[in-house]
Amino acid sequence: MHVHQSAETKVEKDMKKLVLVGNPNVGKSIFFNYLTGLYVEVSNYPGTTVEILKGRYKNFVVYDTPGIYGLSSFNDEERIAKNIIMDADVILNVVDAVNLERDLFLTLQLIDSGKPVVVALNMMDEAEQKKIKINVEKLSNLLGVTVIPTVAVKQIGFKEVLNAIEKATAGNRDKKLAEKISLISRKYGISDIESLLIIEGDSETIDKFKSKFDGEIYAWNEREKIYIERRNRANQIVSEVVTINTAGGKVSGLIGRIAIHPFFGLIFIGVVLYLAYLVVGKLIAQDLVEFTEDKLGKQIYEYNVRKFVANYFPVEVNVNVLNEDDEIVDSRSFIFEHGFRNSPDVLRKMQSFVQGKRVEYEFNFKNPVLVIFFGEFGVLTMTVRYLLFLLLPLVVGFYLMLAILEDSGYLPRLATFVDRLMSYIGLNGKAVIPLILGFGCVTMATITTRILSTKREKRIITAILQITIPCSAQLAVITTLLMRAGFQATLIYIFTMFSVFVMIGIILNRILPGGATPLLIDLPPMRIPRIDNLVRKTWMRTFFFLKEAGMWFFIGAFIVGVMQVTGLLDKWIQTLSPLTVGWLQLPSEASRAFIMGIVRRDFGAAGFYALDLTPMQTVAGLVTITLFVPCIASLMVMLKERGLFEGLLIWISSWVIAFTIGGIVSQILI
Ligand SMILES: Nc1nc2c(ncn2[C@@H]2O[C@H](COP(=O)(O)OP(=O)(O)OP(=O)(O)O)[C@@H](O)[C@H]2O)c(=O)[nH]1
Ligand SMILES: [Mg+2]
Repeated sequence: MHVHQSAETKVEKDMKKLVLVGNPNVGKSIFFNYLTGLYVEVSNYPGTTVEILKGRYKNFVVYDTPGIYGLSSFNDEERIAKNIIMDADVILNVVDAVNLERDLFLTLQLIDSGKPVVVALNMMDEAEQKKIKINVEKLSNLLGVTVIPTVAVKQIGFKEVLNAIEKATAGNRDKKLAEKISLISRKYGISDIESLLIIEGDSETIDKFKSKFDGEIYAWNEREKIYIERRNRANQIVSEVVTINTAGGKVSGLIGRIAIHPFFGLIFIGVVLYLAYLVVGKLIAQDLVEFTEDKLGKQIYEYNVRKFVANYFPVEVNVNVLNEDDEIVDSRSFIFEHGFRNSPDVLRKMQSFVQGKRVEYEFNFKNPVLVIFFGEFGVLTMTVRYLLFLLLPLVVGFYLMLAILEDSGYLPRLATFVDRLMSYIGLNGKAVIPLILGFGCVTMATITTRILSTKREKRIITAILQITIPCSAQLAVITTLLMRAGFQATLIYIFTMFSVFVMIGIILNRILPGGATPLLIDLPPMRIPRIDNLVRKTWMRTFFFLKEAGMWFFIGAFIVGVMQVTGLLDKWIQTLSPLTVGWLQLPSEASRAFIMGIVRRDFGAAGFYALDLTPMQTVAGLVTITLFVPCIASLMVMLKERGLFEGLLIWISSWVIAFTIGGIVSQILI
């Protein structure tokens, strides 16, 4: 998802177009990464790639496409993929050897289009494990194109694929169909693939040429007949080239079946959640973060940065003496009119005061610019601490866990398992995939809503995602704060968030016309995730997180800093105080968290980190900030995906819902 399509350059216009085409989840993106040296995401669920991605290989422009089952315009992925396939000079059709019968339909259709095709018969390792034998030579003869057995994850067969691409040829087309195609192509001067699509009744292509051909164009539609014949031919070919000695794939098969079993499936979810809690909630959020945030971030990083600045500039230092339980038992302040360097007397006094005591320093700089950069909320102090020492370890933990889920093949099974439940909120099980991805990054998940087939489903899930699902960075802070607030607080928080989630779903399901669509999803085999892919994916996502979040954090902190030194912050805090103090019953400083939260919710949640809240205040505050506006990046993506009106409507709803629900929770609890 991190390579984006850009406008075609002049040079590229003259280059040949190599398009990767195949059913979902067959390994196309691995081929793309290998050919172009770029990185696009690879996961074990159908619908990982949702847009066209572009790169280069030798004298080819290479395109990765979303997985499709056929060339038509039934849904977004197909429309997107079809448009680029129309322009292809060479097609590299990636086929799953284990599901040859399913995948050959598309292969035959591509061959019928008359384009040069190379077939990569991928997943040969799994076919072998399942004792599936394929006569590759015979398959190649029947199709009339080069077929190369490959194992993409091990780059087996890739050299041969590269060679074949250079020499790709058109294959054996269905004779009768080819005649009709050439008739239409010649008569109207359109391409073979356009003629094919017209004959197959593709609505988009028909709309495009309708005015030119009058009503005649509809008479050509033979979709049903062609599809049936092609299906039969695929089956015929498979019966000739494939022999199976059944059995095999025992353990992964068993786990796969447990995951969708009505009873054991539930236990399975429980186990997955508990493991996730142990790793992220306990190990990382409590133990690791305590060390990185407090020790590395506060005591080492921030202290040294401020001390360095204090060498040269006027500063007042408050020294708090702490007892074993970190409570303040004594405190004294030292004023350095000209910085540490030029006030050796005061420095000596301070040093002798702290001797042998457990202490904590507060630096109050006089210069407003220094306050903005090195003060309590400083751009170079607090922001860096939150980003690197609080969020980074947590985010890496979440991303890694998510990557394991994605690559194991569990997500499509979870989709099957929750299908019935999801229908109550007007969705089918597939919607669980963007939802789970939302716990990583709501922005990314909003793009993934494209794997849902109807606009209605996309609307519902986008609203739920943007309003109720906390992203990894935010979840990170929430987990840490809830661990502090205790078990009861955690339960109340989860219950409240879940209720809002269900309520939004039920309401939207009621008011939007239409209903849930049936679940159509292929269950890929369960696989042990590959370490190299896990590391690569986590690293790429972390890198983009730091880049994205970093920028907004610095901007946010700068704005808050300026507001602070100009006195605007205090005014704002006062103005908001009926809302925060009266209605939400939080300390007035909580307003600052909301201001930071407009920029990024996780930043806002982190703002609570510094406040001294009771467990129930924590719940009320966290509920409010979770439901509060999504981060600016995800707002942008939502506006792009859902349009200005719908996007803004969701955004504004999140304000209203956040303060209403947060207030209700607070009135009940506190
Ligand atoms: N065992 C095995 N796994 C493979 C092979 N090729 C791909 N995979 C796995 O198949 C899954 C799908 O790979 P992707 O490259 O994301 O597939 P894709 O065709 O781009 O999928 P979509 O973008 O969803 O259409 C990943 O979990 C890969 O690790 C192979 O040859 N052998
Ligand atoms: Mg892909």
